[in-house]
Amino acid sequence: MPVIGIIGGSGLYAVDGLQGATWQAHDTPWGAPSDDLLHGTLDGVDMVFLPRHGRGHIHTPSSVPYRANVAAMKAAGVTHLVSVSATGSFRDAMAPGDFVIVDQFIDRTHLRPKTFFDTGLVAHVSVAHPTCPDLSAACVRAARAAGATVHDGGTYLAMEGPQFSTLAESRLYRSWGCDVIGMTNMPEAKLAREAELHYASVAMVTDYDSWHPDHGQVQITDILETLHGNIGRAAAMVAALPGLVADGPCAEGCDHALDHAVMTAPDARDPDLVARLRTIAGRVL
Ligand SMILES: CSC[C@H]1O[C@H](OP(=O)(O)O)[C@H](O)[C@@H]1O
Ligand SMILES: Nc1ncnc2[nH]cnc12
Repeated sequence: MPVIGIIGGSGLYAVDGLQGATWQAHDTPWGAPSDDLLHGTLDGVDMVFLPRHGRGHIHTPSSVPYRANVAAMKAAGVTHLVSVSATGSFRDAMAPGDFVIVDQFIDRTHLRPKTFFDTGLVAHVSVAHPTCPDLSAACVRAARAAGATVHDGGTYLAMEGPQFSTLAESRLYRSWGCDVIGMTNMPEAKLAREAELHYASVAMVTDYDSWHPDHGQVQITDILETLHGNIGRAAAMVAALPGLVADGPCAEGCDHALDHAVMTAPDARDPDLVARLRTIAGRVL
């Protein structure tokens, strides 16, 4: 059976309807996650929810403990991790209120640890295709079932923030072919791949960033208004996932991402680091 993890972004701080729901504290070798994890079941499938910024929105995009969040999900038995995020749009056709199931990223973040590995245990995983195609397809179906307008595929520009982009940056990212912009899906997606989790990203469009001649610059009040309008559809999408997520291997091989990835010779490995990485990489160590 799959275990579905949901990382809820801005505006999504809990999921309703989980049976036996309990908030439980977790700790990891990378510290505590953003908040306790909400454990429960939906339609007989185990689910674990984590508010990315913490309840009450405590963490900035740069201070979110991405490694602890992914490690806590992995330790909780999560196999399939779905990110839900607020994003700006670079496309007329991707309008506020729409959902984009992201399949590519450009990572412009620079203040965040990006790997579980370190001196004494080096590994290089591929992120050429950073999201799980099977889990993404399930998200497309779930979001459509929830009544959302869904775009299947899109490139997410991950910026450091917390300020929004300048007009010149917004135009540049648009010229690069990016579709949406946010501050949090990196390094989360890279870490999920290292942890051999199936990862999908559901981007809820909240604004047109600052490039659009017919729309003013992005304002948090407009974002919150769109988010509030979207929360019901996000919740309905989450509720539809248990019937659509299949267990087992996927077309991308997410659950075997560490095959052939570790470079460090067995006798040169740092034993403390090997012990810290047991939950993440124990399968290949
Ligand atoms: C509320 S607008 C800016 C904020 O919202 C997004 O967060 P998340 O990806 O967790 O939904 C964006 O990345 C910024 O962190
Ligand atoms: N325009 C934008 N830029 C970065 N993150 C966002 N989150 C929501 N809208 C955003």
